[in-house]
Amino acid sequence: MSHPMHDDIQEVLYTQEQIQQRVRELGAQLTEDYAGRDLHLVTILKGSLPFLADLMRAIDLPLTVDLMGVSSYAGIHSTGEVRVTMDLDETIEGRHVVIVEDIIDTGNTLSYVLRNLRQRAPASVKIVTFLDKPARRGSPLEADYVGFTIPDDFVIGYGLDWNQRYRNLPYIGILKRDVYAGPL
Ligand SMILES: O=P(O)(O)OC[C@H]1O[C@H](OP(=O)(O)OP(=O)(O)O)[C@H](O)[C@@H]1O
Ligand code: HPA
Repeated sequence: MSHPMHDDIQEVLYTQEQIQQRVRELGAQLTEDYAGRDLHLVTILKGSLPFLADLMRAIDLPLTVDLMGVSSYAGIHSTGEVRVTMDLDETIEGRHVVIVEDIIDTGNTLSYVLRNLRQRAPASVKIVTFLDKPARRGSPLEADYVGFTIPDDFVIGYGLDWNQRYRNLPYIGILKRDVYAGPL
């Protein structure tokens, strides 16, 4: 029997297996690059939670994790106004920070987060994003580690939402236009 949640998907972009494979590769790369350093993962809630959970277990190093709540989307639109809903628990001063993001789209969220974190004097800051959608970038912003580069479609699943829903889809899919555009 089909399920309404899956019926809202136009196309599956990455299956659960493809996601797991790519996350393992990213974890191996970070393990190599951060060997000998204390790695501190700063995760941007809420969309990045599944990615964090998988990525941290793919990194074979001692590491620490903190969470920062940041939100700026209403439906499929970036409001351009970035809201901090929860601050970090620990100081990042003098630490080697890797920001863990699910997607970079316009770049508004991460530009804000980078400015915010750099003021706290970390030893270094790098970015890992599972998805990169360069077509909509407002200002130049590049991640140091990218899972997949995707076309200009609104995607959901593996943490990514539309109006807080679909985060629990185990794959990444393109949301059908009529779900968010409504009846014409
Ligand atoms: O590059 P941008 O255009 O800023 O888009 C990327 C951001 O948008 C989403 O967050 P959202 O504001 O939807 O919050 P959420 O993670 O809680 O869903 C996503 O998780 C990224 O943080
Ligand atoms: O394509 C997207 N899907 C879900 N959330 C997002 N936030 C920015 N872009 C997206």
